[in-house]
Amino acid sequence: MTDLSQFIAGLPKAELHLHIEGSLEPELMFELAQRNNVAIPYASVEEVRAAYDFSNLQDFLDIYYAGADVLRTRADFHDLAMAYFARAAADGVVHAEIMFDPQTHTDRGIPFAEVIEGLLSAMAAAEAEYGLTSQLILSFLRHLSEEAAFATLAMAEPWLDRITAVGLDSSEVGHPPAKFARVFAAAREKGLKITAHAGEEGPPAYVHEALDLLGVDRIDHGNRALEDEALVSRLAAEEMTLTVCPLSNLKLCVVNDLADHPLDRMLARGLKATVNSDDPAYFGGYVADNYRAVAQARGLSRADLVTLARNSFTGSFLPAEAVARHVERLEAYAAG
Ligand SMILES: Nc1ncnc2[nH]cnc12
Ligand SMILES: [Zn+2]
Repeated sequence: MTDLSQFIAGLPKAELHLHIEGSLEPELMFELAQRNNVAIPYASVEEVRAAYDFSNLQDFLDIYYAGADVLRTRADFHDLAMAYFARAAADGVVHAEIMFDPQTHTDRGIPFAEVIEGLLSAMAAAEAEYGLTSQLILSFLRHLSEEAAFATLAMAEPWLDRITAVGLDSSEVGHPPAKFARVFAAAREKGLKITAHAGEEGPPAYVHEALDLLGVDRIDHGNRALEDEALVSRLAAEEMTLTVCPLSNLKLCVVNDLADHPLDRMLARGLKATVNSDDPAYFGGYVADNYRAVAQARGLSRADLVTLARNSFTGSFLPAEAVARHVERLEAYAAG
């Protein structure tokens, strides 16, 4: 390992943009297919990996939703999340805010309780085993209706004390934040934090809507905000955290080359950017790989990497005392 690679692995960091279903590695997909007697359209792990060649978000989503079909029981969700936490801990992640897509499962007849109880038991186990804390973000699928999102929020009612935030993901273009303004207002009323994917493929107007109509506490991706100068100034002034995902951006053709990735321009414009893995099993790397790839492609300094890690704590949904504790440890690490 190079010095920089080692520095990145040891850098204490939070991961704020991770779809737990997107951490399903092909090996586990095969294991769960066998365990649950589910047919999958691949003959080998190599064949699965070869299928992960996407030209846009929808290409990926079609394969990602199909892959999730092997997840059937509480034990499956537990094993899925534990595999992620082990990788994250090895990457220096000390806190993770993980998204899950209940509708991907409840629409297949998997009870909400099976999904969330499996995830919650893994979260407790990860804290015991690795000292890694985590929080849950319930994400609504934006290609489905407002009514379906309301039904999902209602299903979550018995677990609301164990859910930190709601999010908005899936096919962005054609499904603007405005479609879900009332659901997010209801979620906020229930004390939940708010995040939403915006400006990944969708226009800057969707980022404006996420701010104005959803009242987001942070923005997932936000790349296309850079096309709107006034919006950039507003995001900077509001110290809005952006959960940026470099390898995802490359695999989904949001950028053509990592050498063109806007991460350092975001920092230079005063934006609170963070680095995250999104769907690491599909995009070729976990969070430290994302730091490494973008650091190399854009020539980031150690100071930039520390800023990104600091932003991951200040942009988290942790209470202020916990943020201060994490930042203090980070500064001590940075000082060597
Ligand atoms: N990058 C992404 N954008 C939108 N929806 C997603 N679901 C999982 N990953 C996603
Ligand atoms: Zn995402």
